[in-house]
Amino acid sequence: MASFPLSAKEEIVERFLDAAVRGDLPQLRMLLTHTPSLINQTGYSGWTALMLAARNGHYNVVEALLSHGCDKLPVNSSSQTAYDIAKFWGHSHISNLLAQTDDRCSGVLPELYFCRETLDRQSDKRTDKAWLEAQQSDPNTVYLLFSNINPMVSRCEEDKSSEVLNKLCRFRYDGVKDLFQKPTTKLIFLGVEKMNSSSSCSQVQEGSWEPPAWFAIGTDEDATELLKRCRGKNCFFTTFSPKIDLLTFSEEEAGIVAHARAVLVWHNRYSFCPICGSGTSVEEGGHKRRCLNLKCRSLKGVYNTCYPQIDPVVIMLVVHPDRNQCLLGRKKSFPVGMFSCLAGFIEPGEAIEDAVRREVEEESGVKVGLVRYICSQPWPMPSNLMIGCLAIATSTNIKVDQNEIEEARWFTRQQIAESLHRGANPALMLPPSQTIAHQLIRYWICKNANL
Ligand SMILES: NC(=O)C1=CN([C@@H]2O[C@H](COP(=O)(O)OP(=O)(O)OC[C@H]3O[C@@H](n4cnc5c(N)ncnc54)[C@H](OP(=O)(O)O)[C@@H]3O)[C@@H](O)[C@H]2O)C=CC1
Ligand SMILES: [Mg+2]
Ligand SMILES: [Mg+2]
Ligand SMILES: [Mg+2]
Ligand SMILES: [Zn+2]
Repeated sequence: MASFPLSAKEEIVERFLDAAVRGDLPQLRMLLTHTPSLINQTGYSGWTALMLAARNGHYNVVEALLSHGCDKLPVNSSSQTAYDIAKFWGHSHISNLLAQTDDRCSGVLPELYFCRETLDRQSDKRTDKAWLEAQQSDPNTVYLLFSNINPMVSRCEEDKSSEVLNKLCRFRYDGVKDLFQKPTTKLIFLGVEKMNSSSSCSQVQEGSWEPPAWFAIGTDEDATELLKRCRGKNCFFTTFSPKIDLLTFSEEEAGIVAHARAVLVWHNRYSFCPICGSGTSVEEGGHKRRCLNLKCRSLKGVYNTCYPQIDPVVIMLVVHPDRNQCLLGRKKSFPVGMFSCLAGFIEPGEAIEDAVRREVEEESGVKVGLVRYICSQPWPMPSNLMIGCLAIATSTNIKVDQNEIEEARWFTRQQIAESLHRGANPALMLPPSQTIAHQLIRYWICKNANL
């Protein structure tokens, strides 16, 4: 067979992978310093440097690659991760390292979508009426507009390849002040900007920099009228397809949307006092509703009806007793071929672990023993807190509750790894990376269920 000369790029990738095979740490470090993008490059049969170092028992190379943020998830053409390879070849010190490194730093568990706290909430300022009023008319204050609970956005035109499609429309006081006259308008204080590199340096040094405050405005004004405020810009309101629209913001804006939308949903649903039915006044920067009936019980003691409601939901990846398969289910409403983690609302008086066991048994008939909390995600559709767990099954027979899900199945690690790594696959489509369901599945593949 004729051999063709390697391109400059192929040559450097080959040198890098060869250094991983030989355990030549100085050479590997030198190449990485000059070309950091080498870190996850693949060579023959999809092998990465991490896999090659794991195969050959080079602990220090594996350690160095992980400290440079190397991705542990990729699988080679035999659907093996670096962890599988280390385990197969008996390098238990390396497989332990691959399973044990800190989840967040090693990229196994990234910051979840909707979780970034872009603004400093400054909750103590919610009761400072004078301060809030001063912020409202401040020319630097930022306002976001919601038609009921749907944010006004503009399409990102700059970068067509980016997943970020929507950008929140930002207004100044003059552009929205007329809306404050309407009694149905809700004004939510979201917080103030955190100091970052774009904050004016000279003002920060002088100590005169006042971080701009951000507010969300929820209004029932006609949407077409509201859009006229953007004067010809390509703006629109996200529709009632929140699962699509709300997953296309930047990480920074997604966290703001999660906060604002959940509070506005609560205002929309709790206009009157749930205890006595009287009218309520909105207080504390939109984070409290106080009953106007002075005799109402909600004014004494602890009353959660006065504060925004959050619904805790358990979401779990159930792992087969053989540790090599996991249980996924599909609702009728899912796109063809899509399977996800089982999930369910926590019931009153129920612990997280018991809710996991109950929901899994109700929906799939599978019994669960050990439950381990992994991570959580606010899910503003409308105002859930998703509590993500891994759970070990103690039985394997599936009997689906057709009212809740259409089908549940055990999938092998290989099937899952292929779907995660190679993308959409008609046989098994996993939920998008913004969801906690996706991240729990990814976590299991990387950690190999070392609970
Ligand atoms: N971020 C993610 O990765 C994922 C998020 N989710 C979210 O998790 C949530 C719960 O999952 P799901 O499987 O539907 O939950 P469940 O399995 O608990 O089933 C939901 C049904 O239970 C009833 N129900 C019981 N208690 C409540 C309650 N407190 N609030 C609302 N309904 C209740 C409702 O029945 P009825 O309608 O008959 O009244 C509802 O349709 C959903 O909002 C879903 O969007 C789910 C999977 C992935
Ligand atoms: Mg259920
Ligand atoms: Mg469910
Ligand atoms: Mg339920
Ligand atoms: Zn009341």
